[in-house]
Amino acid sequence: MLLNPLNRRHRLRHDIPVVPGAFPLVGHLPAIVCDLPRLLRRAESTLGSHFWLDFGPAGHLMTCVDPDAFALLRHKDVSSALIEEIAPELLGGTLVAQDGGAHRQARDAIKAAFVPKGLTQAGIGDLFAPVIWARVQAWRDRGDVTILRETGDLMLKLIFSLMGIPAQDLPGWHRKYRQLLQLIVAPLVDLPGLPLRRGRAARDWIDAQLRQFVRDARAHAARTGLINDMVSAFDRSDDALSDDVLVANIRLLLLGGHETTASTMAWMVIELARQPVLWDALVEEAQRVGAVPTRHADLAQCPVAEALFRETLRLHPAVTLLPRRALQELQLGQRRIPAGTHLCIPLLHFSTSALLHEAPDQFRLARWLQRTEPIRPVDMLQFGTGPHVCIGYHLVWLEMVQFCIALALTMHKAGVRPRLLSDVEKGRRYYPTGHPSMKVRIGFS
Ligand code: HEM
Repeated sequence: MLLNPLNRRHRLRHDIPVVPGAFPLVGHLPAIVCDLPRLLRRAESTLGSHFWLDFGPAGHLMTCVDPDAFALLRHKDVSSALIEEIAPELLGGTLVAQDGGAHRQARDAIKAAFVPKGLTQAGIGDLFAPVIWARVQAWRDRGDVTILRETGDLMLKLIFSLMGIPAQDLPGWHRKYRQLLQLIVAPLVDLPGLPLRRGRAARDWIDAQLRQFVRDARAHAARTGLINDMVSAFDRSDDALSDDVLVANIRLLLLGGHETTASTMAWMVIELARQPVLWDALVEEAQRVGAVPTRHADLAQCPVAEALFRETLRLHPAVTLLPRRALQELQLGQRRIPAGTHLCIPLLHFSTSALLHEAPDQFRLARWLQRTEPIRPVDMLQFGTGPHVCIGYHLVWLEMVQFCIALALTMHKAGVRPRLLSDVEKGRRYYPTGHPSMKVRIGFS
């Protein structure tokens, strides 16, 4: 594991152990980025359920692997403002980093478009289906693809069409977003060619484009698309929100709707390629339904595709950690946590915890197909919970099922199936988002 062998000293902060092995400046980030599951397991087995991790420029976060920590996301004395301090350039002024009334005001301007009714009324399923068909047919014709690059471009195209933005230079946007994400882990050294400088330039480029989209939306108010709805909702609200806030939240939606979903979709294809029984079950379902569903009400006809989406995300959560700050002293498991403590809630750990799942490391569609009770917050913890629970959950569900069915119908008709052409363990990442290596290739033969 990428830990500093010279740092073995046992240290305590507020009576809670600090994980040894931090490097100067970057702390435990190399191990967090490349080997988070092992780092968390090792820390739990040697130090117990509460320990400090050093996030380099973002400082120390008290990490708790006791499943009780998940409830902190609903706790009234826990704040999201720490997110803005960790990534001011990327997430400053966005709703994900706000609490209380300010958060509600911004969320209310957006959320209606993302619930099943809003998605159906706006015809999002009909908008997405042809884009997804075209992409999987291109994969069939090409015979093999670099999967994360492809799903990244596809997701960007979908989110752009949802927002009502003309889709130009998608690979360029994809590149800018990857550079932007680096702002979360970039050391605070602002020199040409280094991640901080590149990330800031990417953010300025993205914001300039978004400002233009907002101006266009105001000039052509009759157009449809989420940006138009957001601009009208923001302009209508009593406490008018500034364009900076609007642009920051559009940037958040594009980012939230792109990186995470691209990673989940890529993992889904990887799992289908390495487990032929999954592919066979999906093909059988796709042939039975015969067409890509376009409305939420139709998703119930695709339980295998839904189970694939849920189980892929359980084993490969795209958002692995959530930062928070304790506003008051809190009880967490067996410990009192002082007010002001910076907290890390390790979604990834709970997602594969034996306390919450039977045989947690096994990919089992049956855990979803055979369940009789409704989905609980803990079953979709990869989307968070509480006031900040992911706005995009229903959208992701729709697009993942559409994608699975389109892929299975297209490839089966051509007499081919996905095959893994690379080592997937090499180069996978866990932070700032979890994703497979950019180099993983999938063949269709
Ligand atoms: C597999 C895909 C996705 C995953 C795993 C995911 C995960 C999450 C998580 C864990 C949070 C909670 C953050 C927190 O509590 O601090 C969140 C929030 C959010 N997500 Fe997603 N997300 C996904 C897709 C999307 C999509 C498609 C969109 C929109 C197009 C989106 C938009 C948002 C927004 C706006 C928030 C902030 C909500 C708030 O603060 O009230 N996400 N997401």
